[in-house]
Amino acid sequence: MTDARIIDGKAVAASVRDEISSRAAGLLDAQGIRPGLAVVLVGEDPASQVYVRNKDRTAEACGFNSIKHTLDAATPEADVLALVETLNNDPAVHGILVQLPLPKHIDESKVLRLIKPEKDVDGFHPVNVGLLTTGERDHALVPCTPAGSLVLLKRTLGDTLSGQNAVVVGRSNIVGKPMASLLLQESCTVTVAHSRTRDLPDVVRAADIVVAAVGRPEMIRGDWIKPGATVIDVGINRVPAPDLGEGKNRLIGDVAFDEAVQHAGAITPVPGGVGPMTIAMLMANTLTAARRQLGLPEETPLF
Ligand SMILES: NC(=O)C1=CN([C@@H]2O[C@H](COP(=O)(O)OP(=O)(O)OC[C@H]3O[C@@H](n4cnc5c(N)ncnc54)[C@H](OP(=O)(O)O)[C@@H]3O)[C@@H](O)[C@H]2O)C=CC1
Ligand SMILES: Nc1nc(=O)c2c([nH]1)NC[C@@H]1CN(c3ccc(C(=O)N[C@@H](CCC(=O)O)C(=O)O)cc3)C=[N+]21
Repeated sequence: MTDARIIDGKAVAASVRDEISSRAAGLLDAQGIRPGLAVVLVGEDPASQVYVRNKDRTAEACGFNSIKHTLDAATPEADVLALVETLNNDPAVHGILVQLPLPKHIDESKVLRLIKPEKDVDGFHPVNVGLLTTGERDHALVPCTPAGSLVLLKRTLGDTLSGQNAVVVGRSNIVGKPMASLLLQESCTVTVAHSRTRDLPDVVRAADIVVAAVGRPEMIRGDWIKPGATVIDVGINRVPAPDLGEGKNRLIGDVAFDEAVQHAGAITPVPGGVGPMTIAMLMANTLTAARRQLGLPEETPLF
């Protein structure tokens, strides 16, 4: 079989960012307002610092105001809640993202529930989760990683998702569950697999579409992939790469890429697949949030 088509997440993300930049320029012209994104980082997890810097840079590049709040790892929960409340009440802030995971002494769901749903650009608030699962996606803010994954699927497969067997491996609130909701809404036949799933290889073998969000490097093997299937690898795993030099790391996905590429019809790489899309969709959500807060009409959805 010929090798799979490689889905270029970097290129699609660049086109989404261009579209959002031009829409933001339009908003600035018409209303004199820039979308405002506030990112809250508690603690000094190096991977989180990289993502947060990336979000900050991309927001600036799209013509947004970006405000970064970096708090000490030992910050009391009450102080984090107070910051969220301040951002909720700041009319220049249209989107709030609290980087996860939070330190253990902070109740994650308490923080997420406090974010105003209309500023919840991660789409993690129960109001947005509810809108997504009841099929009112167009009134919700949809989690960025699943939204970005769906954009890649639609750009790859066109309007042919209906009726396809989709298997989502992973059931987190951030990726697996919202991904399953989106695919169900697209009329896929959706299976959600997790650590208690029996015969996972056979479950995956039935899939026309595989979304891997497990957090286990290269767990999904090539011979699990149905010939011609589309594979979206959400996993971001930092593993030691002594071949690059002492103490060096590299990023790899949850799918054994070199094997899967020989079976799949199309596959996302890591890096350069879903990751850049996540950040692009965060910009899209922030612009959507800003327009809604200003009472402006919805623009054409990106997916
Ligand atoms: N590209 C991007 O933008 C993003 C990438 N990620 C990456 O995606 C991956 C998943 O993230 P996230 O959803 O937050 O992770 P979580 O750890 O929250 O969830 C992992 C899921 O995988 C399941 N799982 C674990 N081991 C197995 C196994 N052996 N077989 C089958 N299922 C298993 C777990 O099952 P159970 O529920 O039973 O424990 C769980 O549902 C990570 O690599 C993360 O870094 C995450 C967010 C954004
Ligand atoms: N509240 C919250 N929202 C999130 O969306 C969120 C979060 N917390 N916590 C952590 C995860 C992870 N995540 C990524 C974003 C971008 C890349 C990304 O840009 N990846 C690049 C590579 C980046 C690199 O080189 O490190 C790529 O895959 O090509 C990866 C992962 C968002 N997350």
